[in-house]
Amino acid sequence: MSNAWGYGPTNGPDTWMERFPNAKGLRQSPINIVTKEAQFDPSLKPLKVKYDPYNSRDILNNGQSFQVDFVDDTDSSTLTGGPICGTYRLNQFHFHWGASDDRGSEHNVDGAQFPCELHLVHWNTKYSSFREAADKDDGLAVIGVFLKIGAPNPQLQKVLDALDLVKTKGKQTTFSNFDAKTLLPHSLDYWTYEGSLTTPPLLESVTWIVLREVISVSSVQMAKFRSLFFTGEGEPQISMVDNYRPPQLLQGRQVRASFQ
Ligand SMILES: N=Nc1ccc(S(N)(=O)=O)cc1
Ligand SMILES: [Zn+2]
Repeated sequence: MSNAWGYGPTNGPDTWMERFPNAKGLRQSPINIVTKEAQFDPSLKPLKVKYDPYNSRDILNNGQSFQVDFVDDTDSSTLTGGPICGTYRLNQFHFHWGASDDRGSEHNVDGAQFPCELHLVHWNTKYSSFREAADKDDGLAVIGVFLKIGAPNPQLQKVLDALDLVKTKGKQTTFSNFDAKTLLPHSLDYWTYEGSLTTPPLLESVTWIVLREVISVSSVQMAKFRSLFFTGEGEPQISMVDNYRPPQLLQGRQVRASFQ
């Protein structure tokens, strides 16, 4: 079995540059967002999110996280406005989380980590597919949402209830009629910067849109995330935790804010 990339002591983020040279690139993600250095840009438009629950298709344990996949063959679930030009289609959403509530998010805010971070992944319809868009400078747009320990999140619970069916790598199950918009906070104020995928191949093709407002998650719900496994059925179990890349160098990039 090849030493596939992962988050363990021998295949984690510090080793990725060995096989994925993008790791040393100049627009890598995630980053630490220093709020006082994020400049308000009055030219930034409001985010326009239009998600159709009919497009949700399945939930998959891909061995690094779990993701909810969407049918993206029409413009029925899209992101427009904000810092992007044109129309981007929702392809999937997934999460990153820690082994304990003190860590887990990929982006940091003023040096602080959250226990979990949601990524809603969209691709630019000027290209024909996610795959074609994935290595273009303007190919992808990812909305990042921080989860903070508090009240149980009933919308998130619908996703967590499906995890019992995808405990191990490669497991997949139908997940229909889910409205991803119910995972977003009330305010769509955001920080934005040009970055990359946070997992190999670390392609520098992402316009990051990180929301300022958090959504809640309870500690019990966080334990549900941690009940998944990186490993496949019948293999020695390794809990799926700490599946986050630490912040990368800003390399002179400007982080803009949509709010004052
Ligand atoms: N291969 N597809 C990917 C999609 C999104 C991300 S992330 N974590 O940057 O949103 C990583 C990989
Ligand atoms: Zn992600």
